[in-house]
Amino acid sequence: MNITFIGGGNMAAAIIGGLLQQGNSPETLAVAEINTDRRTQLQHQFGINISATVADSSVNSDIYVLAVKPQQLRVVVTENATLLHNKLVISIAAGIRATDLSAWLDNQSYIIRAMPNTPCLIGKGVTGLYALPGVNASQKKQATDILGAVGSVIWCDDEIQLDAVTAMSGSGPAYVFYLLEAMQQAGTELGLSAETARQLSLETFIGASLLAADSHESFSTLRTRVTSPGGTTEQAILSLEQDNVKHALIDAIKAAHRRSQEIGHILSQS
Ligand SMILES: NC(=O)C1=CN([C@@H]2O[C@H](COP(=O)(O)OP(=O)(O)OC[C@H]3O[C@@H](n4cnc5c(N)ncnc54)[C@H](O)[C@@H]3O)[C@@H](O)[C@H]2O)C=CC1
Ligand SMILES: O=C(O)[C@@H]1CCC=N1
Repeated sequence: MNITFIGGGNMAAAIIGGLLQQGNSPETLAVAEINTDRRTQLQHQFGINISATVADSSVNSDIYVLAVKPQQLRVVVTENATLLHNKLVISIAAGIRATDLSAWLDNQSYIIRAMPNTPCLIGKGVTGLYALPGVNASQKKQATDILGAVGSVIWCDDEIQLDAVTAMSGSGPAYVFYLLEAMQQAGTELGLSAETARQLSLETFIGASLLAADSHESFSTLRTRVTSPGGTTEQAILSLEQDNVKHALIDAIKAAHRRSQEIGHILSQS
């Protein structure tokens, strides 16, 4: 199966890296990338087929992965409508609805919307997937294989859920990095070196995440186990509760969710 990526930025490179690591042959992969410097980088990094446009590509693909910014997607799709006709089209763009993509492609039914995240770069991503009803089982398996090359995949029954996936796991790595920044800063303010504070923050996140993944208990039960009555954690949690941090985080994810819906709405009208 030949796969062409349209847009060769961060996310495309992460998925291509995973596919190559899984043993896909470089000849089966192609990228259409508008930026000359980026094309040179991709050529050096992967040795796959690179062209400026899809029309210039020497590879005849069965599957196209749309990996440009949401604002660029409609133009890219309509410019390439003939080439994309009756091919499996997988879009990773935030917000853009599969139904709109289908409409831009003359009501084509083979459309899958995917929402990966940046840990795909190290094979630890998670991707939410949604397929239009016309997508068949073997095409769904192809999408599972492509995104499964860089992490785990979760299929959604309803496209509306993709906005929640975007707000949670698509944008989610940024929330984790934000918390890591705060922990590291606290460490340095308490007299640790930046390097030690970085290591303590990181290893605490990794250790706690692996512990939670290994456990059947709720996150709050695991938290309670750290929180000795009259101890140190209790004071930290009290301070977090007083500052309404949990609600601030929930509000933040809801803001990302609203933006995902908004992008879909605005770009549907434009
Ligand atoms: N960065 C992230 O964490 C995530 C991003 N996404 C989605 O993935 C998509 C790509 O995001 P990134 O890789 O981060 O962006 P990026 O900016 O790194 O990559 C986009 C690439 O598309 C190229 N491009 C623009 N117009 C083009 C055209 N007409 N033909 C060919 N190439 C063209 C650009 O030169 C650029 O290299 C976006 O739609 C975003 O919503 C999805 C999940 C996570
Ligand atoms: O911020 C964004 O719009 C993209 C989608 C999810 C992560 N990054």
